[in-house]
Amino acid sequence: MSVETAKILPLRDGAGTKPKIVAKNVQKYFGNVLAMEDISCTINEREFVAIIGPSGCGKSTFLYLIAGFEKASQGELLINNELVVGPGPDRGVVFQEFVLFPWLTVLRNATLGLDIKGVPRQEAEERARKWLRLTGLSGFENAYPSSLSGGMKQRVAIARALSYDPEVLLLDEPFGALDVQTKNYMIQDLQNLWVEANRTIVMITHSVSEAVQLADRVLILSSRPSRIIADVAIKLPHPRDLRDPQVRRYEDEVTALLSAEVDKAMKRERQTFAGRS
Ligand SMILES: Nc1ncnc2c1ncn2[C@@H]1O[C@H](COP(=O)(O)OP(=O)(O)OP(=O)(O)O)[C@@H](O)[C@H]1O
Repeated sequence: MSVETAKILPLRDGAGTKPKIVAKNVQKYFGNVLAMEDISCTINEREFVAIIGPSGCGKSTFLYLIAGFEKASQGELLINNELVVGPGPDRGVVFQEFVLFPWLTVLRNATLGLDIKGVPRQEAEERARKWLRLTGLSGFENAYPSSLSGGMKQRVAIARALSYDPEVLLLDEPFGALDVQTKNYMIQDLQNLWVEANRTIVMITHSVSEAVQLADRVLILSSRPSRIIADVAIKLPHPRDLRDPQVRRYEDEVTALLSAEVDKAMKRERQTFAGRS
């Protein structure tokens, strides 16, 4: 996003109190492997929630359950008080790998969901152009993905998800494939973009600093089979700077909670490995 765009954005008015996503005792098995033991939580409308946890604990599985790509083995997942039975236009998903079609221009990639939905060409382009502008891609509408940097490709993927006008934006490690510098720019951008988008956002991340910079709440998952072991509210205004001592205090708090869990997961893994050899 350009500096100019960032400046004119209004301040975010905070999360609402109406539940948007509700998980009730969600359990997930893959075959006979229990990936998720018992997840219950409520994510309110316009909240930005980050989900963090040891590797392989079930973060993506939880996101895919919300997206409707996976079905819960037990329990219920509700959006707007309705049971999730599959993917829907009310949810937009952005993956770690920039899923763009190389033979389509930036604009065509951004309008793809709208084209499938049957939105008239002109309206689809207007909607996509708005989000391309807000993600700093004005002037690149006719470029092809091969000519874009990783950060720009991810912006196209975010613009495409937002053009669809979803109520919920699901981000699966959106900065995972980016270099540190680009990632830092994207985090700043996302803080501003979120003000404009005013959507409920759920983001999976491995990075504590990303989580505390962006989220209203950080849900920390246990090692597999996952449970929520902590729900940390980050009560600081946006945009947040990692050098701010208050942000650092939250970073330390989440890191301490997560480290204990990662230690447990590592010990368990070593014991399993020792038992096999
Ligand atoms: N489709 C599947 N079939 C079988 N097992 C699966 C499937 N998807 C996930 N799993 C298993 O469920 C567990 C949770 O996986 P998931 O990818 O959700 O974890 P994660 O926390 O997102 O991992 P990472 O931090 O490495 O990205 C893992 O043990 C994984 O191997």
